[in-house]
Amino acid sequence: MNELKPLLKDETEKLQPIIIAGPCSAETEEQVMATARELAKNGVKIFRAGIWKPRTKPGGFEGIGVEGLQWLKHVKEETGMLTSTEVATKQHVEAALEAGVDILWIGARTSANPFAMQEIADALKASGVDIPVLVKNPVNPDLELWIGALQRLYNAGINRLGAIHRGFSSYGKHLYRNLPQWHIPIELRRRFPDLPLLCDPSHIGGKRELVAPLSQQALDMGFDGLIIESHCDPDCAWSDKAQQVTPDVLNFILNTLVLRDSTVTTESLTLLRQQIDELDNELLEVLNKRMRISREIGQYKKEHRMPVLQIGRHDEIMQSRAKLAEDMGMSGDFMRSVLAAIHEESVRQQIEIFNDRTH
Ligand SMILES: C=C(O[C@@H]1C=C(C(=O)O)C=C[C@H]1O)C(=O)O
Repeated sequence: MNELKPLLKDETEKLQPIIIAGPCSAETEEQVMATARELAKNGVKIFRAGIWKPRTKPGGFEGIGVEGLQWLKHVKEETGMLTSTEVATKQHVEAALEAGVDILWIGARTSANPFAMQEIADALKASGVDIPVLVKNPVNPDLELWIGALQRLYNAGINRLGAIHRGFSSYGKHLYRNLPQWHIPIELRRRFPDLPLLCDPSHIGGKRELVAPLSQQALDMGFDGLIIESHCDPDCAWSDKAQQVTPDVLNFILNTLVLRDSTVTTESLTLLRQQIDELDNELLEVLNKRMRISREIGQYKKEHRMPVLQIGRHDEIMQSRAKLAEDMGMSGDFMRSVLAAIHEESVRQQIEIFNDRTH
């Protein structure tokens, strides 16, 4: 994917960040038009609405189907906004292109399925159109699968591509509906710096209150845009009501976001970065000292036929350090993951001592 073209051709490209907004699902022509009019009035240039909805369980609203495509046409004619929708099959692609939809996106359940991705890529190639396609991350945290989905489209001649980070499914209840696992989109950015990266705070958060902080976090990390669910009457939405905001609330959120300028020079950061370099060296020294002690402990355990793993000690360390970290204003989870990594290496080094016949 080394010859990507700009995602959008017209002047909307200059509007940084790229904002795509609209309801989770197109429900009725009235709901679509009412939402679109308000969004357009507030300056939104790209409208989204789901026409076909892949639902986790049967029985929910599965989308209005092709009928809704005419409403998108109407949105475009009346407001001048570009329109976008999700496609998951060859038939969806054909119907959306036929109706003049401007931007397509691939959902998280579809990007996780290479057969579906290939079918969509083939349908796009056969159509010969030059349309921007955004690919949401697969539901599972698999960067290679995400890249694979993008590559299938690129190989089919689609070079106006973008990626959407919508978080990753996990078992159990969490603050987020889908865990952000920011390191995954950040790694995608590192591997493909020219690939536009959008964030979908509605699906990550799953709650209205999380849309603003997640949007800001995404911009702070250099994302190029946001795709946000907005509905004229969110409490009555037929799908995802908890995470949709009214166009006015969306407007408020967008106006309070602090935009980051990635073109500013980093000279003033040099001194601060030197300090970070020094601190990282100190961290390495301290870690190395800790490992030396751990190897001594390993030697003792070997001589006294004790097992390497000492769960009680490990738990005590985790708890006390996580508490200390929290007292210092760091996240306890962060400290626990650092300690888990240190512990793994410490155990590995002790096992090395156990297996070393020369000691
Ligand atoms: C260092 C030890 O061995 C292991 C490694 C630990 C660590 O690195 O903190 C803690 C407990 C053990 O599972 C120990 O027993 O103290």
